[in-house]
Amino acid sequence: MMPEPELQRLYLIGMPGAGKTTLGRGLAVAYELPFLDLDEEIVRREGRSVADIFAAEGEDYFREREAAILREVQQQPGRFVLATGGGTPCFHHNLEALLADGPVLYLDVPAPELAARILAAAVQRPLLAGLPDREALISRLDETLRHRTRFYDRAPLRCSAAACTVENVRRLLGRYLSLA
Ligand SMILES: Nc1ncnc2c1ncn2[C@@H]1O[C@H](COP(=O)(O)OP(=O)(O)OP(=O)(O)O)[C@@H](O)[C@H]1O
Ligand SMILES: O=C(O)C1=C[C@@H](O)[C@@H](O)[C@H](O)C1
Ligand SMILES: [Mg+2]
Repeated sequence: MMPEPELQRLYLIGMPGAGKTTLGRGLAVAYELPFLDLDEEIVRREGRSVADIFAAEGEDYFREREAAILREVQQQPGRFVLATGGGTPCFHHNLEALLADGPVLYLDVPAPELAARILAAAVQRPLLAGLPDREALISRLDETLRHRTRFYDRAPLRCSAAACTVENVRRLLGRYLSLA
């Protein structure tokens, strides 16, 4: 049997709370690759939090910086696992830039499960701020998912909620890379 081609770059996409950072870190350990998180890259270069960028400059500015920093990261040499921001694939042709550079994995998690995780984690999220209760959060997530599905669905690899484990994704990627 031919050896499986080595994974060079892996991109994780999905809604806020889908588990991109958690799974991305696990996969990076398993493949012995550096782990990068696009939101963290933006925060580092801007010297302020995502919430502060949204509050001070608005979403359009954030999306421009996100697209530019994604391309800067991609121009660096080397292998990595990158967790994108929740909206990354939906703006400025970022999805095409991701698809052209490595396998893209979509973490498909339904809105009620996203809401449960988001409420448990209590992280500040500008696009989900100010929602009165769990039901309002679920409907906002559902609505966002409906808009984003046409982007997320173009990922060649997908895992669903509880099945998004390092072991499952390694199997999926193994098959994908050996067919590439
Ligand atoms: N497979 C899983 N099952 C249950 N909970 C999970 C799973 N993966 C991650 N979580 C939890 O859900 C929350 C969100 O996970 P994580 O931060 O990895 O998501 P994310 O997609 O990176 O979200 P963000 O939009 O904040 O970047 C965390 O509290 C994490 O512990
Ligand atoms: O879903 C989104 O649009 C976002 C998700 C986060 O990862 C951040 O990139 C930002 O809060 C926007
Ligand atoms: Mg994350």
